[in-house]
Amino acid sequence: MNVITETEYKEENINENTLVNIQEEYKKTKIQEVLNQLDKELIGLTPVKNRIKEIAALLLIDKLRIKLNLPQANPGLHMSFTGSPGTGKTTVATKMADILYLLGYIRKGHLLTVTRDDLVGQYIGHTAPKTKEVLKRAMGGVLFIDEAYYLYKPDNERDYGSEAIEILLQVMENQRNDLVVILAGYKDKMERFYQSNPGLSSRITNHVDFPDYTAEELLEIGIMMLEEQQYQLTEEGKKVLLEYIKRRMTQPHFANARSIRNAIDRARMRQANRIFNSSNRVLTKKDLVTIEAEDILKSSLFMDK
Ligand SMILES: Nc1ncnc2c1ncn2[C@@H]1O[C@H](COP(=O)(O)OP(=O)(O)OP(=O)(O)O)[C@@H](O)[C@H]1O
Repeated sequence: MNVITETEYKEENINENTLVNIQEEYKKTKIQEVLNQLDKELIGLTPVKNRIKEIAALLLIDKLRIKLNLPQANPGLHMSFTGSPGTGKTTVATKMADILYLLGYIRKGHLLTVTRDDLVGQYIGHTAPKTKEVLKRAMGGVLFIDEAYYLYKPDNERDYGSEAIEILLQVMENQRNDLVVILAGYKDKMERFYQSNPGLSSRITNHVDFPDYTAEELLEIGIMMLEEQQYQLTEEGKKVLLEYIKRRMTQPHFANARSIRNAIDRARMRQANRIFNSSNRVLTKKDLVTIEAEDILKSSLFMDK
């Protein structure tokens, strides 16, 4: 039995007893580091993290199969990320781009995020050049199309979005070795979009659904965001932030973790203001890093009570 090493994948050396050291191959790719980062940087999202691990495992095995000259299904790598705004789709897409790059599926590994306005022109003749320019920039990486369903406007016969979809389809089919497309947006809207565009749907191999966060997960996310910026929330502050989150979740334009990031930014501003206005004394480091309950309670969400 011969164990195939890094360099010796010559056809004559391969027989059915050939061993591939999967651990070694895995280590070489450094994928584990990306998966660890994903685990560390993102609170919750267990089903998403598991899906990404599964996809990574499948892609690794496919690469090994190629090395052993085994037929490979080559299902294509285009993906669909569904979920509400602020549930981590863009963040996970960046990690997916890293994984695809480390495995050698894409040359450059960058992520280009676009929406309808980047692809579709307002006048006749403007859409094709716009879409092609974006595709050119995305080549060798991942093209992330946020709220992809806005590309398709069934009520408007003369909408240029369908022109962009046609070009996209061709590239997704013909240049799939050089570009991975991730279509993202709300789950129900994406499903309707796929029903109206079966050509696109059939080219998507992996669907990943991002659940909304619970209030407790959002609190954890908020605390982590503060810690990343060397701030600390008092125990009373944590209670108030949880209450803030519960109220914010019922408000219009709630965007999961993004709304929390915005709330944290405003709390930091109020903290700075509080310190500034009260200061004719010497400040300690603790003063500078502590966010108090009142920095959150001054939000307009608490004003009516
Ligand atoms: N699970 C999480 N843990 C920590 N931070 C998170 C988590 N999910 C999202 N975030 C943070 O929330 C912000 C929004 O996330 P992201 O942009 O990835 O969401 P999205 O689903 O792509 O939203 P949209 O589609 O509206 O752009 C980012 O700052 C990200 O770091």
